[in-house]
Amino acid sequence: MSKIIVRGGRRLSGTVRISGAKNAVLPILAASLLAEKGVSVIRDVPLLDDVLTIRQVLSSLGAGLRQDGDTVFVDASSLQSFEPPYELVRKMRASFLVMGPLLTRFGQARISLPGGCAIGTRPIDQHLKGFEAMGADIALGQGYIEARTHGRLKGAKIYLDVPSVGATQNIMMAASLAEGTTIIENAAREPEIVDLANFMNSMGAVVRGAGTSMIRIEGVDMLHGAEHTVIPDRVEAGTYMVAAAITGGDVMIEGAIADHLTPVISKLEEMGVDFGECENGIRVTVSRPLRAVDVKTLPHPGFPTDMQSQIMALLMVAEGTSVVTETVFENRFMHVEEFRKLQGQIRVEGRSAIVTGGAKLVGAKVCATDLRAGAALICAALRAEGETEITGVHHIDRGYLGITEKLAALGADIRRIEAEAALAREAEEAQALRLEEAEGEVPAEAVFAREERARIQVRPSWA
Ligand SMILES: CC(=O)N[C@H]1[C@@H](OP(=O)(O)OP(=O)(O)OC[C@H]2O[C@@H](n3ccc(=O)[nH]c3=O)[C@H](O)[C@@H]2O)O[C@H](CO)[C@@H](O)[C@@H]1O
Ligand SMILES: C=C(OP(=O)(O)O)C(=O)O
Repeated sequence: MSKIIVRGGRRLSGTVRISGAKNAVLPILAASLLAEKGVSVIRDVPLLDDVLTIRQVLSSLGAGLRQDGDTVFVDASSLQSFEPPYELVRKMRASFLVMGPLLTRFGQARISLPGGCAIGTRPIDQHLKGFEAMGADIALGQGYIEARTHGRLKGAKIYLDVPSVGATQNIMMAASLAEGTTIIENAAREPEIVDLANFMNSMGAVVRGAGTSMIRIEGVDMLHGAEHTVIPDRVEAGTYMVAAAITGGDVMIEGAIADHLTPVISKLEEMGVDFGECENGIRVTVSRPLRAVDVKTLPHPGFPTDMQSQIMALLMVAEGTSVVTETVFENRFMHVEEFRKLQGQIRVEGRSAIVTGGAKLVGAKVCATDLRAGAALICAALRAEGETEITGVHHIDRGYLGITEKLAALGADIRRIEAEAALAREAEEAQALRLEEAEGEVPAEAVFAREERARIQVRPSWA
Protein backbone atom coordinates (compact mmCIF):
# COMPACT_ATOMS: atom_id res chain seq x y z
CA MET A 1 0.00 0.00 0.00
CA SER A 2 1.65 3.23 -1.17
CA LYS A 3 1.82 6.25 1.09
CA ILE A 4 2.41 9.96 0.74
CA ILE A 5 4.49 11.57 3.46
CA VAL A 6 4.30 15.32 3.96
CA ARG A 7 6.23 17.48 6.41
CA GLY A 8 4.22 20.67 6.72
CA GLY A 9 5.30 24.26 7.13
CA ARG A 10 6.94 25.04 3.79
CA ARG A 11 5.62 28.03 1.81
CA LEU A 12 4.86 27.08 -1.81
CA SER A 13 6.22 29.24 -4.60
CA GLY A 14 6.86 28.90 -8.32
CA THR A 15 4.85 27.64 -11.27
CA VAL A 16 2.75 24.53 -11.63
CA ARG A 17 1.41 23.35 -14.98
CA ILE A 18 -2.14 22.04 -15.00
CA SER A 19 -2.79 18.78 -16.87
CA GLY A 20 -5.69 17.94 -19.17
CA ALA A 21 -8.99 17.48 -17.33
CA LYS A 22 -9.78 13.95 -16.16
CA ASN A 23 -13.51 14.68 -16.27
CA ALA A 24 -13.27 15.95 -19.85
CA VAL A 25 -10.99 13.28 -21.26
CA LEU A 26 -13.07 10.33 -19.99
CA PRO A 27 -16.26 11.24 -21.91
CA ILE A 28 -14.19 12.36 -24.91
CA LEU A 29 -12.46 8.97 -25.12
CA ALA A 30 -15.88 7.31 -24.79
CA ALA A 31 -17.18 9.54 -27.63
CA SER A 32 -14.33 8.41 -29.87
CA LEU A 33 -16.30 5.13 -30.13
CA LEU A 34 -18.86 6.99 -32.23
CA ALA A 35 -16.47 7.28 -35.19
CA GLU A 36 -17.19 4.77 -37.91
CA LYS A 37 -14.27 6.06 -40.00
CA GLY A 38 -10.92 7.67 -39.31
CA VAL A 39 -8.73 7.93 -36.23
CA SER A 40 -9.40 10.32 -33.35
CA VAL A 41 -6.35 12.16 -32.03
CA ILE A 42 -6.81 13.40 -28.46
CA ARG A 43 -4.11 15.69 -27.07
CA ASP A 44 -3.17 16.66 -23.52
CA VAL A 45 -4.42 13.37 -22.11
CA PRO A 46 -3.20 12.97 -18.51
CA LEU A 47 -1.83 9.48 -17.81
CA LEU A 48 -4.02 8.91 -14.77
CA ASP A 49 -5.34 5.61 -13.45
CA ASP A 50 -8.85 6.53 -14.64
CA VAL A 51 -7.52 7.24 -18.13
CA LEU A 52 -5.78 3.86 -18.17
CA THR A 53 -9.08 2.27 -17.16
CA ILE A 54 -11.12 3.93 -19.94
CA ARG A 55 -8.40 3.01 -22.43
CA GLN A 56 -8.68 -0.61 -21.30
CA VAL A 57 -12.46 -0.37 -21.66
CA LEU A 58 -12.12 0.84 -25.27
CA SER A 59 -9.53 -1.84 -26.07
CA SER A 60 -11.75 -4.54 -24.56
CA LEU A 61 -14.47 -3.51 -27.03
CA GLY A 62 -12.05 -3.90 -29.94
CA ALA A 63 -10.97 -0.29 -30.55
CA GLY A 64 -7.35 0.24 -31.65
CA LEU A 65 -5.43 2.49 -29.25
CA ARG A 66 -1.99 4.02 -29.38
CA GLN A 67 -0.36 6.53 -27.07
CA ASP A 68 2.47 8.88 -27.95
CA GLY A 69 3.40 11.07 -24.99
CA ASP A 70 0.18 12.74 -23.90
CA THR A 71 -1.55 12.15 -27.23
CA VAL A 72 -3.92 9.20 -27.63
CA PHE A 73 -5.00 7.81 -31.00
CA VAL A 74 -8.25 5.84 -31.19
CA ASP A 75 -9.44 3.81 -34.13
CA ALA A 76 -13.00 2.67 -33.46
CA SER A 77 -13.82 1.70 -37.04
CA SER A 78 -14.41 -1.93 -36.10
CA LEU A 79 -15.49 -3.09 -32.66
CA GLN A 80 -16.02 -6.70 -31.60
CA SER A 81 -17.84 -6.40 -28.31
CA PHE A 82 -20.66 -4.43 -26.71
CA GLU A 83 -19.91 -5.58 -23.17
CA PRO A 84 -17.00 -3.98 -21.31
CA PRO A 85 -15.62 -6.33 -18.61
CA TYR A 86 -17.11 -6.04 -15.14
CA GLU A 87 -13.62 -5.69 -13.55
CA LEU A 88 -13.09 -2.42 -15.43
CA VAL A 89 -16.57 -0.95 -15.04
CA ARG A 90 -16.63 -1.56 -11.29
CA LYS A 91 -13.41 0.42 -10.91
CA MET A 92 -14.69 3.62 -12.40
CA ARG A 93 -18.11 5.16 -12.76
CA ALA A 94 -17.22 6.95 -16.00
CA SER A 95 -16.96 3.54 -17.76
CA PHE A 96 -20.74 3.76 -18.03
CA LEU A 97 -20.25 6.57 -20.56
CA VAL A 98 -19.63 3.98 -23.28
CA MET A 99 -23.32 3.00 -23.06
CA GLY A 100 -24.57 5.93 -25.18
CA PRO A 101 -22.02 5.47 -28.01
CA LEU A 102 -22.46 1.66 -28.17
CA LEU A 103 -26.23 1.85 -28.14
CA THR A 104 -26.51 4.46 -30.86
CA ARG A 105 -23.88 2.97 -33.15
CA PHE A 106 -24.55 -0.75 -32.73
CA GLY A 107 -28.04 -0.87 -31.23
CA GLN A 108 -26.94 -2.83 -28.17
CA ALA A 109 -24.84 -2.65 -25.02
CA ARG A 110 -24.50 -4.66 -21.82
CA ILE A 111 -22.78 -3.00 -18.90
CA SER A 112 -22.53 -3.80 -15.21
CA LEU A 113 -23.65 -1.18 -12.72
CA PRO A 114 -20.74 1.26 -12.41
CA GLY A 115 -18.48 1.61 -9.36
CA GLY A 116 -16.23 4.51 -8.33
CA CYS A 117 -15.67 6.69 -5.26
CA ALA A 118 -18.12 6.04 -2.41
CA ILE A 119 -19.46 9.58 -2.13
CA GLY A 120 -23.15 8.78 -2.49
CA THR A 121 -25.57 6.28 -3.99
CA ARG A 122 -25.08 7.75 -7.48
CA PRO A 123 -28.01 6.27 -9.40
CA ILE A 124 -28.08 6.17 -13.22
CA ASP A 125 -31.83 6.54 -13.65
CA GLN A 126 -31.49 9.77 -15.67
CA HIS A 127 -29.15 8.11 -18.20
CA LEU A 128 -31.64 5.25 -18.63
CA LYS A 129 -34.63 7.59 -18.80
CA GLY A 130 -32.92 9.35 -21.71
CA PHE A 131 -32.14 6.13 -23.61
CA GLU A 132 -35.70 4.87 -23.09
CA ALA A 133 -37.16 8.16 -24.33
CA MET A 134 -35.13 7.61 -27.52
CA GLY A 135 -36.71 4.18 -27.98
CA ALA A 136 -34.24 1.80 -26.30
CA ASP A 137 -35.43 -1.23 -24.34
CA ILE A 138 -33.65 -1.44 -21.02
CA ALA A 139 -33.45 -4.58 -18.90
CA LEU A 140 -31.86 -4.73 -15.46
CA GLY A 141 -30.73 -7.93 -13.81
CA GLN A 142 -27.90 -9.56 -11.87
CA GLY A 143 -26.06 -6.26 -11.61
CA TYR A 144 -26.10 -5.66 -15.37
CA ILE A 145 -27.94 -3.23 -17.59
CA GLU A 146 -28.81 -4.45 -21.04
CA ALA A 147 -30.02 -2.01 -23.66
CA ARG A 148 -31.25 -2.67 -27.18
CA THR A 149 -32.81 -0.62 -29.92
CA HIS A 150 -35.15 -1.50 -32.76
CA GLY A 151 -33.38 0.19 -35.64
CA ARG A 152 -31.95 3.64 -34.95
CA LEU A 153 -32.61 5.56 -31.76
CA LYS A 154 -35.20 8.31 -32.25
CA GLY A 155 -34.66 11.93 -31.25
CA ALA A 156 -36.70 12.94 -28.17
CA LYS A 157 -37.31 15.74 -25.71
CA ILE A 158 -35.72 14.74 -22.39
CA TYR A 159 -36.07 16.67 -19.15
CA LEU A 160 -33.46 15.70 -16.56
CA ASP A 161 -34.75 15.65 -12.97
CA VAL A 162 -31.24 16.68 -11.86
CA PRO A 163 -28.67 18.35 -14.12
CA SER A 164 -26.50 15.22 -14.15
CA VAL A 165 -23.13 15.62 -15.86
CA GLY A 166 -22.87 11.96 -16.85
CA ALA A 167 -26.49 11.66 -18.03
CA THR A 168 -26.16 14.82 -20.14
CA GLN A 169 -22.99 13.41 -21.76
CA ASN A 170 -24.39 9.91 -22.31
CA ILE A 171 -27.61 11.27 -23.86
CA MET A 172 -25.68 13.76 -26.04
CA MET A 173 -23.60 10.90 -27.42
CA ALA A 174 -26.60 8.61 -27.94
CA ALA A 175 -28.51 11.41 -29.69
CA SER A 176 -25.68 12.24 -32.06
CA LEU A 177 -26.46 9.28 -34.37
CA ALA A 178 -30.21 9.12 -33.64
CA GLU A 179 -32.89 9.86 -36.18
CA GLY A 180 -34.11 13.43 -35.75
CA THR A 181 -33.65 16.04 -33.04
CA THR A 182 -33.06 15.52 -29.33
CA ILE A 183 -33.52 18.29 -26.80
CA ILE A 184 -32.06 17.89 -23.31
CA GLU A 185 -33.71 20.21 -20.81
CA ASN A 186 -32.19 20.96 -17.41
CA ALA A 187 -28.90 19.78 -18.88
CA ALA A 188 -25.66 20.04 -16.91
CA ARG A 189 -23.61 23.14 -17.83
CA GLU A 190 -20.11 22.13 -16.72
CA PRO A 191 -17.13 23.13 -18.92
CA GLU A 192 -16.53 19.41 -19.55
CA ILE A 193 -19.92 19.23 -21.32
CA VAL A 194 -18.81 22.03 -23.65
CA ASP A 195 -15.50 20.28 -24.30
CA LEU A 196 -17.32 17.06 -25.21
CA ALA A 197 -19.69 18.96 -27.52
CA ASN A 198 -16.73 20.63 -29.24
CA PHE A 199 -15.06 17.27 -29.84
CA MET A 200 -18.30 15.71 -31.09
CA ASN A 201 -18.94 18.63 -33.44
CA SER A 202 -15.48 18.21 -34.93
CA MET A 203 -16.42 14.54 -35.52
CA GLY A 204 -19.35 15.76 -37.61
CA ALA A 205 -22.04 15.86 -34.91
CA VAL A 206 -24.48 18.76 -34.59
CA VAL A 207 -24.68 19.73 -30.92
CA ARG A 208 -25.89 23.23 -30.02
CA GLY A 209 -26.35 24.95 -26.67
CA ALA A 210 -23.74 23.02 -24.66
CA GLY A 211 -22.93 25.11 -21.60
CA THR A 212 -26.58 26.17 -21.24
CA SER A 213 -29.39 24.20 -19.63
CA MET A 214 -30.94 23.34 -23.00
CA ILE A 215 -28.89 21.29 -25.46
CA ARG A 216 -30.16 20.50 -28.94
CA ILE A 217 -28.67 17.61 -30.92
CA GLU A 218 -29.52 16.97 -34.57
CA GLY A 219 -28.83 13.32 -35.32
CA VAL A 220 -26.52 12.57 -38.27
CA ASP A 221 -25.91 9.34 -40.21
CA MET A 222 -22.23 8.91 -39.51
CA LEU A 223 -19.38 10.37 -37.45
CA HIS A 224 -15.66 10.32 -38.16
CA GLY A 225 -12.47 10.56 -36.12
CA ALA A 226 -11.31 14.06 -35.20
CA GLU A 227 -8.49 15.91 -33.44
CA HIS A 228 -9.02 17.58 -30.10
CA THR A 229 -7.04 19.09 -27.24
CA VAL A 230 -8.58 18.49 -23.83
CA ILE A 231 -9.31 21.50 -21.57
CA PRO A 232 -7.11 22.03 -18.49
CA ASP A 233 -8.35 20.40 -15.30
CA ARG A 234 -10.24 23.03 -13.29
CA VAL A 235 -10.37 20.83 -10.19
CA GLU A 236 -6.63 20.21 -10.29
CA ALA A 237 -6.12 23.97 -10.74
CA GLY A 238 -8.45 24.74 -7.82
CA THR A 239 -6.60 22.22 -5.65
CA TYR A 240 -3.25 23.96 -6.30
CA MET A 241 -4.92 27.29 -5.52
CA VAL A 242 -5.86 25.93 -2.11
CA ALA A 243 -2.40 24.39 -1.64
CA ALA A 244 -0.81 27.77 -2.40
CA ALA A 245 -3.20 29.65 -0.11
CA ILE A 246 -2.91 27.28 2.85
CA THR A 247 0.87 27.75 2.91
CA GLY A 248 0.65 31.55 2.42
CA GLY A 249 2.39 30.95 -0.91
CA ASP A 250 2.87 32.63 -4.27
CA VAL A 251 2.10 30.23 -7.10
CA MET A 252 1.45 30.63 -10.82
CA ILE A 253 -1.14 28.08 -11.93
CA GLU A 254 -0.16 27.69 -15.57
CA GLY A 255 -2.89 26.81 -18.02
CA ALA A 256 -5.78 27.41 -15.59
CA ILE A 257 -8.82 29.02 -17.23
CA ALA A 258 -10.36 31.65 -14.95
CA ASP A 259 -13.83 31.35 -16.54
CA HIS A 260 -13.99 27.67 -15.54
CA LEU A 261 -13.02 28.53 -11.98
CA THR A 262 -15.28 31.52 -11.25
CA PRO A 263 -17.08 29.96 -8.26
CA VAL A 264 -13.80 28.75 -6.72
CA ILE A 265 -11.88 31.98 -7.30
CA SER A 266 -14.82 34.06 -5.97
CA LYS A 267 -14.96 32.08 -2.72
CA LEU A 268 -11.20 32.17 -2.25
CA GLU A 269 -11.25 35.93 -2.91
CA GLU A 270 -13.96 36.34 -0.26
CA MET A 271 -11.60 34.55 2.11
CA GLY A 272 -8.84 37.05 1.31
CA VAL A 273 -6.77 35.17 -1.28
CA ASP A 274 -5.39 37.42 -4.07
CA PHE A 275 -5.52 36.47 -7.74
CA GLY A 276 -3.78 37.92 -10.75
CA GLU A 277 -4.76 36.79 -14.23
CA CYS A 278 -1.83 36.48 -16.62
CA GLU A 279 -1.59 35.44 -20.25
CA ASN A 280 -0.73 31.83 -19.49
CA GLY A 281 -2.42 31.27 -16.16
CA ILE A 282 -3.52 32.58 -12.80
CA ARG A 283 -1.23 33.77 -10.01
CA VAL A 284 -2.29 33.04 -6.43
CA THR A 285 -0.86 35.00 -3.51
CA VAL A 286 -1.76 35.56 0.12
CA SER A 287 -0.84 38.74 1.92
CA ARG A 288 -3.33 38.85 4.82
CA PRO A 289 -5.03 36.51 7.27
CA LEU A 290 -7.77 34.43 5.67
CA ARG A 291 -11.41 34.81 6.77
CA ALA A 292 -14.16 32.21 7.20
CA VAL A 293 -16.83 31.97 4.47
CA ASP A 294 -19.89 29.80 3.97
CA VAL A 295 -19.82 27.42 1.01
CA LYS A 296 -22.66 25.51 -0.63
CA THR A 297 -21.94 23.02 -3.40
CA LEU A 298 -24.19 23.15 -6.47
CA PRO A 299 -24.12 22.07 -10.11
CA HIS A 300 -22.07 24.40 -12.34
CA PRO A 301 -21.86 27.40 -12.25
CA GLY A 302 -22.30 26.86 -8.49
CA PHE A 303 -19.42 25.89 -6.23
CA PRO A 304 -18.15 22.45 -7.39
CA THR A 305 -18.59 19.50 -5.09
CA ASP A 306 -15.19 18.28 -6.34
CA MET A 307 -13.59 21.27 -4.52
CA GLN A 308 -15.58 20.97 -1.28
CA SER A 309 -13.03 19.01 0.75
CA GLN A 310 -10.11 21.16 -0.41
CA ILE A 311 -11.77 24.45 0.57
CA MET A 312 -12.74 22.86 3.89
CA ALA A 313 -9.03 22.23 4.52
CA LEU A 314 -8.39 25.95 4.03
CA LEU A 315 -11.37 26.99 6.17
CA MET A 316 -9.92 24.97 9.09
CA VAL A 317 -7.10 27.52 9.35
CA ALA A 318 -9.06 30.69 8.45
CA GLU A 319 -10.34 33.11 11.09
CA GLY A 320 -13.92 32.49 12.20
CA THR A 321 -16.57 29.84 11.74
CA SER A 322 -17.72 28.56 8.35
CA VAL A 323 -20.63 26.42 7.25
CA VAL A 324 -19.96 24.06 4.32
CA THR A 325 -23.12 22.57 2.83
CA GLU A 326 -22.94 19.65 0.39
CA THR A 327 -26.02 19.44 -1.81
CA VAL A 328 -24.76 17.32 -4.73
CA PHE A 329 -23.69 14.07 -3.03
CA GLU A 330 -25.18 12.77 0.21
CA ASN A 331 -22.04 11.10 1.56
CA ARG A 332 -19.20 13.48 0.80
CA PHE A 333 -17.98 14.37 4.29
CA MET A 334 -15.79 11.32 4.94
CA HIS A 335 -12.72 13.57 5.02
CA VAL A 336 -14.05 15.31 8.15
CA GLU A 337 -13.05 12.38 10.36
CA GLU A 338 -9.55 12.47 8.85
CA PHE A 339 -9.28 16.27 9.24
CA ARG A 340 -10.10 15.80 12.92
CA LYS A 341 -7.04 13.56 13.25
CA LEU A 342 -5.01 16.57 12.10
CA GLN A 343 -6.68 18.63 14.88
CA GLY A 344 -9.27 20.25 12.61
CA GLN A 345 -12.33 21.51 14.50
CA ILE A 346 -15.33 20.35 12.49
CA ARG A 347 -18.72 18.91 13.30
CA VAL A 348 -21.25 17.58 10.84
CA GLU A 349 -24.94 18.44 11.12
CA GLY A 350 -26.90 16.71 8.36
CA ARG A 351 -25.71 18.04 5.01
CA SER A 352 -23.61 20.79 6.61
CA ALA A 353 -20.20 20.79 8.25
CA ILE A 354 -19.51 23.53 10.77
CA VAL A 355 -15.83 24.42 10.64
CA THR A 356 -14.33 26.33 13.54
CA GLY A 357 -11.38 28.14 12.04
CA GLY A 358 -8.04 29.02 13.52
CA ALA A 359 -7.00 25.39 14.03
CA LYS A 360 -3.34 24.69 14.61
CA LEU A 361 -3.01 21.59 12.44
CA VAL A 362 -0.68 18.82 13.59
CA GLY A 363 0.53 15.94 11.39
CA ALA A 364 -0.96 12.45 11.87
CA LYS A 365 -1.65 9.20 10.05
CA VAL A 366 -4.69 9.66 7.84
CA CYS A 367 -6.43 7.90 5.00
CA ALA A 368 -7.71 9.28 1.70
CA THR A 369 -11.32 8.09 1.64
CA ASP A 370 -11.90 9.28 -1.94
CA LEU A 371 -10.08 11.18 -4.67
CA ARG A 372 -10.73 14.78 -3.60
CA ALA A 373 -10.57 13.89 0.10
CA GLY A 374 -7.04 12.67 -0.58
CA ALA A 375 -6.08 15.93 -2.28
CA ALA A 376 -7.59 17.89 0.60
CA LEU A 377 -5.58 15.88 3.13
CA ILE A 378 -2.41 16.73 1.22
CA CYS A 379 -3.38 20.44 1.34
CA ALA A 380 -3.99 20.26 5.10
CA ALA A 381 -0.74 18.33 5.60
CA LEU A 382 1.22 21.07 3.82
CA ARG A 383 0.16 23.38 6.64
CA ALA A 384 0.29 20.93 9.57
CA GLU A 385 3.15 20.92 12.00
CA GLY A 386 5.28 17.77 11.72
CA GLU A 387 4.71 14.74 9.56
CA THR A 388 1.50 13.50 7.98
CA GLU A 389 1.29 10.05 6.45
CA ILE A 390 -1.50 9.56 3.92
CA THR A 391 -2.69 6.12 2.84
CA GLY A 392 -5.42 5.36 0.29
CA VAL A 393 -3.14 6.88 -2.35
CA HIS A 394 -4.82 4.85 -5.13
CA HIS A 395 -7.77 7.26 -4.86
CA ILE A 396 -5.46 10.24 -5.48
CA ASP A 397 -3.86 8.45 -8.46
CA ARG A 398 -7.27 8.47 -10.17
CA GLY A 399 -7.19 12.20 -10.65
CA TYR A 400 -3.90 14.00 -9.96
CA LEU A 401 -1.00 13.55 -12.33
CA GLY A 402 2.36 13.68 -10.52
CA ILE A 403 0.98 15.48 -7.47
CA THR A 404 4.00 14.75 -5.27
CA GLU A 405 6.44 15.89 -7.98
CA LYS A 406 4.42 19.03 -8.76
CA LEU A 407 4.19 20.02 -5.08
CA ALA A 408 7.85 19.19 -4.42
CA ALA A 409 8.81 21.45 -7.35
CA LEU A 410 6.88 24.24 -5.58
CA GLY A 411 8.97 23.68 -2.46
CA ALA A 412 6.81 21.25 -0.47
CA ASP A 413 8.47 18.60 1.66
CA ILE A 414 6.52 15.70 0.21
CA ARG A 415 7.43 12.24 -0.96
CA ARG A 416 5.72 9.07 -1.95
CA ILE A 417 6.71 5.66 -0.80
CA GLU A 418 5.58 2.75 -2.87
CA ALA A 419 4.03 -0.36 -1.42
CA GLU A 420 7.16 -2.36 -0.57
CA ALA A 421 9.03 0.59 0.85
CA ALA A 422 5.95 1.53 2.89
CA LEU A 423 5.90 -1.97 4.35
CA ALA A 424 9.59 -1.80 5.21
CA ARG A 425 8.96 1.53 6.93
CA GLU A 426 6.13 0.00 8.99
CA ALA A 427 8.39 -2.87 10.00
CA GLU A 428 11.18 -0.45 10.99
CA GLU A 429 8.75 1.59 13.06
CA ALA A 430 7.44 -1.54 14.77
CA GLN A 431 11.04 -2.57 15.51
CA ALA A 432 11.81 0.88 16.93
CA LEU A 433 8.72 0.66 19.10
CA ARG A 434 9.77 -2.79 20.26
CA LEU A 435 13.14 -1.42 21.32
CA GLU A 436 11.46 1.44 23.17
CA GLU A 437 9.15 -1.06 24.82
CA ALA A 438 12.13 -3.13 25.92
CA GLU A 439 13.37 0.04 27.56
CA GLY A 440 9.99 0.41 29.23
CA GLU A 441 8.82 3.49 27.31
CA VAL A 442 5.92 2.12 25.25
CA PRO A 443 3.06 -0.17 26.30
CA ALA A 444 3.18 -3.59 24.63
CA GLU A 445 -0.31 -3.06 23.11
CA ALA A 446 1.03 -0.19 20.99
CA VAL A 447 3.66 -2.46 19.44
CA PHE A 448 1.10 -5.15 18.77
CA ALA A 449 -1.31 -2.64 17.19
CA ARG A 450 1.42 -1.31 14.93
CA GLU A 451 2.43 -4.81 13.79
CA GLU A 452 -1.18 -5.76 13.27
CA ARG A 453 -1.73 -2.67 11.15
CA ALA A 454 1.31 -3.48 9.01
CA ARG A 455 0.00 -7.01 8.53
CA ILE A 456 -3.49 -5.87 7.54
CA GLN A 457 -2.16 -3.25 5.16
CA VAL A 458 -0.07 -5.74 3.25
CA ARG A 459 -2.86 -8.11 2.37
CA PRO A 460 -4.89 -6.18 -0.23
CA SER A 461 -2.05 -4.60 -2.17
CA TRP A 462 -0.15 -7.86 -2.66
CA ALA A 463 -3.25 -9.86 -3.53
C1 LIG B 1 -16.22 11.63 -14.44
C2 LIG B 1 -16.94 12.85 -14.00
O1 LIG B 1 -17.15 13.76 -14.79
N1 LIG B 1 -17.29 12.91 -12.73
C3 LIG B 1 -17.94 14.10 -12.22
C4 LIG B 1 -19.42 14.01 -12.53
O2 LIG B 1 -19.90 12.81 -11.97
P1 LIG B 1 -21.33 12.26 -12.39
O3 LIG B 1 -21.56 12.53 -13.83
O4 LIG B 1 -21.42 10.88 -11.91
O5 LIG B 1 -22.25 13.19 -11.50
P2 LIG B 1 -23.74 13.63 -11.78
O6 LIG B 1 -23.74 15.05 -12.24
O7 LIG B 1 -24.39 12.63 -12.64
O8 LIG B 1 -24.38 13.56 -10.33
C5 LIG B 1 -24.93 14.69 -9.70
C6 LIG B 1 -26.08 14.26 -8.81
O9 LIG B 1 -27.11 13.70 -9.62
C7 LIG B 1 -27.50 12.45 -9.12
N2 LIG B 1 -27.90 11.59 -10.24
C8 LIG B 1 -27.05 11.44 -11.30
C9 LIG B 1 -27.39 10.64 -12.36
C10 LIG B 1 -28.63 10.00 -12.36
O10 LIG B 1 -29.02 9.26 -13.29
N3 LIG B 1 -29.46 10.19 -11.29
C11 LIG B 1 -29.12 10.97 -10.23
O11 LIG B 1 -29.90 11.12 -9.29
C12 LIG B 1 -26.26 11.93 -8.40
O12 LIG B 1 -26.57 10.95 -7.46
C13 LIG B 1 -25.71 13.19 -7.78
O13 LIG B 1 -26.38 13.45 -6.58
O14 LIG B 1 -20.08 15.14 -11.97
C14 LIG B 1 -20.00 15.21 -10.53
C15 LIG B 1 -20.82 16.41 -10.09
O15 LIG B 1 -20.27 17.58 -10.53
C16 LIG B 1 -18.53 15.33 -10.12
O16 LIG B 1 -18.45 15.26 -8.73
C17 LIG B 1 -17.71 14.19 -10.72
O17 LIG B 1 -16.35 14.43 -10.52
C1 LIG C 1 -16.02 12.11 -7.95
C2 LIG C 1 -15.11 12.23 -8.91
O1 LIG C 1 -14.96 11.42 -9.97
P1 LIG C 1 -15.90 10.20 -10.42
O2 LIG C 1 -17.19 10.79 -10.90
O3 LIG C 1 -15.16 9.59 -11.56
O4 LIG C 1 -16.08 9.29 -9.25
C3 LIG C 1 -14.14 13.36 -8.90
O5 LIG C 1 -13.49 13.59 -9.94
O6 LIG C 1 -14.01 14.04 -7.87
